[in-house]
Amino acid sequence: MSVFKKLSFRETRDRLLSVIGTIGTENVELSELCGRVIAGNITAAMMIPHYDRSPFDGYALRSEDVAGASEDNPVTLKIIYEIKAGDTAGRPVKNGEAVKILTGAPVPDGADCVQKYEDTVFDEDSVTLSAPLKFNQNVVRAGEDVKSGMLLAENGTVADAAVMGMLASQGIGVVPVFRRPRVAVISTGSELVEVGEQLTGSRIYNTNRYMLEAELRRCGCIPFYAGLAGDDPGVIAKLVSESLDTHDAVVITGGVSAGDYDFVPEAMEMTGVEILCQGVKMKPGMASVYGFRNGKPCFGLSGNPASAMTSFYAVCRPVLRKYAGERNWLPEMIKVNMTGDFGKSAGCERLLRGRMSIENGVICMRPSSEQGNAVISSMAGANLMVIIPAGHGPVHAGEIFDGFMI
Ligand SMILES: Nc1nc2c(c(=O)[nH]1)N[C@H]1C(S)=C(S)[C@@H](COP(=O)(O)OP(=O)(O)OC[C@H]3O[C@@H](n4cnc5c(N)ncnc54)[C@H](O)[C@@H]3O)O[C@H]1N2
Ligand code: MOO
Repeated sequence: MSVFKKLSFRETRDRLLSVIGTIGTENVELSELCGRVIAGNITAAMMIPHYDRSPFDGYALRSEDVAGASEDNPVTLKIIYEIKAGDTAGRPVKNGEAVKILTGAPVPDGADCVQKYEDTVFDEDSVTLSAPLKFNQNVVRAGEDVKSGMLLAENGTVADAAVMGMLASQGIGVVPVFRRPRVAVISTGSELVEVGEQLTGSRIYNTNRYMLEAELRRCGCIPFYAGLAGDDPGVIAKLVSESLDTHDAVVITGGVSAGDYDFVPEAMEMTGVEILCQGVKMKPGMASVYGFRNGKPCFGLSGNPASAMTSFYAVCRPVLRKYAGERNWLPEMIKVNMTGDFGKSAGCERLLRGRMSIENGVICMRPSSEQGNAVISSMAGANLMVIIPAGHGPVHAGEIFDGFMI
């Protein structure tokens, strides 16, 4: 009999979040940065662009020279040289002069505007304009994109293409990131058979291992399968202990409930894991146990695959995200309109899984009736969890609940 008062999944999650620290850091090459969590704030050392730049192929000139230009009064300027992207400007442009300029080239001193070549009449030596230009017209000013000192990537940001582009434009080739948590996955239960082995009697294949490994990868962790531990508390404890020694976190499935062979909480305690929560007021995922050893989280999830995955999304994933250095570890909550019924009521919160659809601009979900704690088929394609409050009766189409993407 557990001495722990069952908490809601939010309370459980928040209790673990209040304890979890942040993993160490390492440096990666910029080309390896996508999806990694940036460690520390990275600011711009230089402006982008770092010089006034022409956005067109055309002519750079002084706007005062063409202030009175018109069809009846065209102004002709002498071309003094040509400048293309990557070149250094020659001498400053004086009155009556222009520089032939190509897209991306620096606007030479003296010139303060650019005219596209198709809006001019030109030959090798001169260019004629029949309309005025404003000061700074068609000039991309230095710092228009990025100012010096600007925050390019905040601590805890998951790097995407834009972050990588901004760092590349600053010439930053090596980037500090948080290490990816190395997470050991342990399956318990003497009924389990590994995929590839012969199934006999009522034994079943180990499915949780693969589902957890997939979701661990999706949230930035590196999964390591530590093996099957049967139902012997000593064997489970040994594997948990070795895994905690050599990894950053451990996820165990099975053996957390009230049965004669449910030894995981006991095994966790035997290894020195301090248990913080046992049992959660949610369905599925009620059977679960959470603790820490030396700052490393140890998650004991149900053997039932859908229960284990629900606990993973609701409790473990935010904790692992914070551990992995992410700035936003909680899922964003959204309002979800139910487009179908779900017949069961629940004494505690129930998390229904399903696929999001957008109907007339509204986020919707049609719950599958197969929401059992061992039903994996209704998880296929599911990208949303909807939270039905404790005490709510059967769900009817048209009701709106909080939900989060998984
Ligand atoms: N007397 C009670 N019995 C049960 C309770 C309860 O409160 N009192 N809770 C039920 C609920 S709810 C759940 S969920 C399960 C949780 O059980 P355990 O976490 O102890 O898990 P097991 O008994 O080991 O396994 C449950 C189920 O899942 C299958 N399993 C286990 N591991 C895997 C795996 N790696 N891949 C696929 N399937 C797996 C296992 O064979 C069992 O069928 O307890 C209820 N009972
Ligand atoms: O409580 Mo079990 O852990 O609901 O499916």
